[in-house]
Order: sequence, then structure tokens, then C-alpha cells
Amino acid sequence: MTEAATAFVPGHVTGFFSAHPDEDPTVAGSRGAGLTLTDGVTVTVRRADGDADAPVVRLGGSAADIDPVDRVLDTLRAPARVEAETDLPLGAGFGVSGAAALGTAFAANAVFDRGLSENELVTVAHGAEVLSGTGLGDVVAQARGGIPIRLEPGAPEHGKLDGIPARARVEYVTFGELSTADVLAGDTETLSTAGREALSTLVGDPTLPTFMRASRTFAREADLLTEQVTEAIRDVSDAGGEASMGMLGETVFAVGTGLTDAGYDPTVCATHPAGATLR
Ligand SMILES: Nc1ncnc2c1ncn2[C@@H]1O[C@H](COP(=O)(O)OP(=O)(O)OP(=O)(O)O)[C@@H](O)[C@H]1O
Ligand SMILES: CC(C)(CO)[C@@H](O)C(=O)[O-]
Repeated sequence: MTEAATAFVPGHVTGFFSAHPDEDPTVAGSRGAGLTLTDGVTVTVRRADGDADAPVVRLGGSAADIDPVDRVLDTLRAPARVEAETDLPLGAGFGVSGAAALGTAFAANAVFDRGLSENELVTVAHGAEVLSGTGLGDVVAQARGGIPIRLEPGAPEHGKLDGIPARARVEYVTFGELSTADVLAGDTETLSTAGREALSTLVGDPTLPTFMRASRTFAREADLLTEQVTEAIRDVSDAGGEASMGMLGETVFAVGTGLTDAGYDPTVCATHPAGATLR
């Protein structure tokens, strides 16, 4: 009997997206594109030890409420404790909740011997994330790795993914949080129109420079930019680099040394070459 299992899930920063709600959470999702990151979330699932007072989920050592993680445990009928560790900022557009859900699915399947396939586990985590309102496309992107292009929304049996064949150093700074649940619960028509245009631009030229340009146009047209984010993107541009806003957070990400060259002190990572894995 396995007592514990650990999974690693890359972070995912969305550059642009369109929202595609549906009553069926495996059909619901987003189209768009983003970067998966070597900075991610390490998730350990352990069989519950019978201490009813112990928190089910810990994030960075403290008790945490991550709704999609609870849903994954329910779906997999897994009486477990979950420990998530990450260096990524929370609530700032790095897909921490999706990563925690996907890592929980992979690790709980191993611990409780549930016998599900990767696509099935991605479907469980994607559905949990959609029902929680915390994301639409992070889970499928994090399961793929690299630089995913989400051509069709939804879990694996409905969604369709492609990718940009490139690798890059990635820099980021975060000025604050943006509530994904609030944005997704509001009127998403304007942002989705901008997201569809950005996707057609990227599909015509699936390269990193076009991804960065399409993401900047999206952020502007979707009306999501804040003053600090606008200023940082402009600074990077003035220094000859490429940056955009991480959806959905008050986050700026750049490829190469864009933020450093502009005088910022960013966190540095890289695009992640592969998707979520058990350790
Ligand atoms: N101080 C905190 N701020 C924000 N979230 C926190 C905090 N502490 C714990 N959390 C939990 O961490 C998770 C962060 O995930 P959330 O969906 O808010 O953002 P994200 O996944 O990092 O970004 P996004 O969905 O915008 O890509 C949430 O489920 C939240 O419950
Ligand atoms: C909605 C979203 C931007 C939240 O991080 C992400 O899940 C996405 O790209 O679908």
C-alpha cells in the first residue's frame, strides 16, 4: 500500500484567452495561449491519518482553502492530506490553483490506486477548476507543458492543443492579485472577442515574438491593464524587449532579459519542457 505520492506541475501564465462557458465542465474552458514555467507547484498526497482536526490542504506549510483540490479529492474518493509547495505568487495569474488540482489528481490516483489514465486525471482536475471558477485553461496547458496554444476549449476529449516550438528564459514581476473568479463571473464578451483575434494572429505565425505581440494587444483591448502593469510593459519595450501582462494577475512577464534590461529585479525561470509528472 502506498502511503504518499508527489507530483510536480509547472506554473502557467496565460498571455491571452477567450472564455467558453458550458454547463458541462468538461466542455467548458478557454482558447488562448501561454507559457508553462519551470517554477511550479509540488504536491504531496498522503493517506489521512485519522486526525480530524488536521487541515486537509496545506500550502507552503499553512492551512489553505483550495476549492478545486477539495473537488478532486471528492471525485477520486480520496481521504487524504495534501501539501502543496510553490515559489510562485498566489492569485497573480500563474495557475497555482490548477496546478494544485492537477498535482492532487496525479498523486491521489497513485496513493489510492484508482487506475485512471492521464487524460482521465486531467479531466477530473479541469472539471474541478472550472466548477470552482478559478480557471478555464490552466490545467490542460499544465498537463501538456511547453508553450501551449489552446485551439479548442475543454478537457482532453473535447479540447485541442497545439504549441509554439520554442524555449525561452522567462522573467516576471507581480504587483498584486486580480480575482480570476470575479473576472470570469463578469461580462467576458469584450475580452473574448480580443482573445479570438489574438488566437487567429498566433495561429498564422506560431512564434514567441508573435505570441508576445498578440498578448499585449489582448491586454489592451480586454481592458485589463493597470497603471503599474502598463508602465512596466512600456519600460521593457523602451529597453528593446518584449513583455506582456499575466492573466489574470497584476503580473508582467517578459521573455529573455526584458525586465532586467529595463531595470527591474524580476524572478527568473524558463519555459517548462514537459507537462505534469509524478515524482
Ligand atoms: N494569500 C493568498 N492569496 C491568494 N490565494 C491564496 C492565498 N493563500 C492561499 N491561496 C489559495 O491559493 C490559490 C491561488 O489560486 P488562484 O486561482 O487564486 O490563483 P492562481 O491560480 O495562482 O492564478 P490564476 O488563476 O489567475 O492563474 C487559491 O485557491 C487560494 O485559495
Ligand atoms: C482564465 C485564466 C486566464 C485564469 O488564469 C486561465 O485559466 C485561462 O487562460 O483559461
